[in-house]
Amino acid sequence: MDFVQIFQSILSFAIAAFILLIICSISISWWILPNLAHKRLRKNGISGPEPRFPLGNLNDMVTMMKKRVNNDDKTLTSSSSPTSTALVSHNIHPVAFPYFAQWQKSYGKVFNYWLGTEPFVYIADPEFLKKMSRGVMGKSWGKPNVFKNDRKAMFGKGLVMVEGDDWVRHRHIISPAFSSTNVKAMSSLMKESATKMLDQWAETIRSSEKPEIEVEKEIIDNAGEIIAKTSFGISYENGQKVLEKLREVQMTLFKSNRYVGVPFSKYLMSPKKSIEAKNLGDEIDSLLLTIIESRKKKQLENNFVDDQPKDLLGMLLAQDNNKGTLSSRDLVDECKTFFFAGHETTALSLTWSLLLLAVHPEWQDKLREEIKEVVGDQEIDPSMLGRLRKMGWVMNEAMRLYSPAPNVQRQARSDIRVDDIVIPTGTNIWVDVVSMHHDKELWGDDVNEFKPERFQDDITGGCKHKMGFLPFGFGGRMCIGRNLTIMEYKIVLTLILTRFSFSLSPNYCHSPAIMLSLRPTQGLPLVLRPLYVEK
Ligand code: HEM
Repeated sequence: MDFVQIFQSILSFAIAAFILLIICSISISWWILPNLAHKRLRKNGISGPEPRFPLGNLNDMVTMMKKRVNNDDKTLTSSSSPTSTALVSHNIHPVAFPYFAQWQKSYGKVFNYWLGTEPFVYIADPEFLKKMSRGVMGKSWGKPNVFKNDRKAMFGKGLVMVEGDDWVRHRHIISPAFSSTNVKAMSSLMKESATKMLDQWAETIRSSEKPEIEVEKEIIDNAGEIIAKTSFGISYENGQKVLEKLREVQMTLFKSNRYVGVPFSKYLMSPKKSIEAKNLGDEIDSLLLTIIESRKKKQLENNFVDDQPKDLLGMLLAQDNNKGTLSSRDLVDECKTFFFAGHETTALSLTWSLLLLAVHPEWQDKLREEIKEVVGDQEIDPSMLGRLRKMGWVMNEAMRLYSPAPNVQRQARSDIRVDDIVIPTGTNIWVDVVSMHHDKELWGDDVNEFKPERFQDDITGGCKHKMGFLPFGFGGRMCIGRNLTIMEYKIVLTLILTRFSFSLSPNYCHSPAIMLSLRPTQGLPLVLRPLYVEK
């Protein structure tokens, strides 16, 4: 055997060993380790549907979803007029999550299921959630790596995704920017954008024969504009471009067919869309970086005199930070996070409220009366919002029935003990908020009825368990933007209710489904009538 042959044999052996090593590590990390975790959960008493490699339970989920859609097609869409309350059923859990509703029947409110090669513990029991959260500090909860990767273009390492000591630092620095004084300073931006939208509605109604408007899209666009203005400003150089690109990235992710949890699925199922989203994400990062760097430069030139615009970015830059500072890269991710965590959720709380008010005109009247008492002929301002109490009940009830954030996810970064059960490190956790918000055992027999008055004397709406109502999450990681949202909700809804009365269009099809968040899949067409003659 000459030297070349020996070298070739060694090389072939090395390549074969390398391939074997890759196969072994893939099997260990994708199958053996998760499988061991699954077995451990089972031994601990958390059972669930049998997973199959590499899709886990995804196939069952898709099948049950298809079956549900077919059934709906025969029932919901055959109605000639869905405008009556009877035809708009709020019992949405089996519609939005048919698989969870089905599995609950077999395995109870806590069980184990798999997204691809990722094991999840499903929780719809607030007592279990309470016990589980008790010993876990906000900083000890992780966010599932699988979602971090999937939504990288949207959140990067922003507050929603960051963990551990980094999360503590980010939350500490960002919280003051959301103080009520700062948030109040943003109210005029909200009024300005909402008034522009309503002027257009009035114009559309005036100039067309059919006074019908598809309000879901309008409200989402409006909320996008508001959040971009309040986060990083869009009247400055590149601001508008960032807003357009952020919308594009959302649409791209939204349209791509993603089997989250299945190895390489992003690139196998929708390679083009995944690459498009990544490229858009890079473009947004570089545009935001230019905005941030130019604001920092100006700040330096002005010797740190507080001349920053009064948006969230301005407040983070102007802060006297004995708490520490965020790097430009961190700020890029936070601006994206505010946009994605803040605009669709707020828009959906408004959209679902409009649906509920359209089928309950008596509540439109009650809210108009309240607005008349509190706001009168003046312009609405933040000091009045606390007195719009009934509107607060309606907001809570809408978020109970149609929670814009339908679930909360975690990943255990250490073993978590709940009574005799141990949830092993690395297990993902899926808290089904929609299920808890629609649980008869927690809310009573009228659980699926629209009754805002249940929030009259109780901030958890009479729910039998404090952790059964979680529209803004729970514990230390509760939503940082809730003051901002409540203000935007009350301002926009007040402006709508003072200008229009509305009912559901006969073209409306009630079909709530999860598309990242809980949305009316066929939009929300409303028939609007101006309450006074617009000049
Ligand atoms: C109706 C409107 C909103 C709803 C329903 C909502 C819901 C939630 C929920 C459920 C969480 C907890 C997520 C978790 O624990 O994993 C959360 C966290 C968060 N929200 Fe909101 N949100 C809304 C509006 C906003 C707005 C307007 C902003 C910002 C401008 C915002 C920014 C955030 C951020 C940054 C977090 C992460 C907090 C942390 O982990 O420390 N949200 N939100």
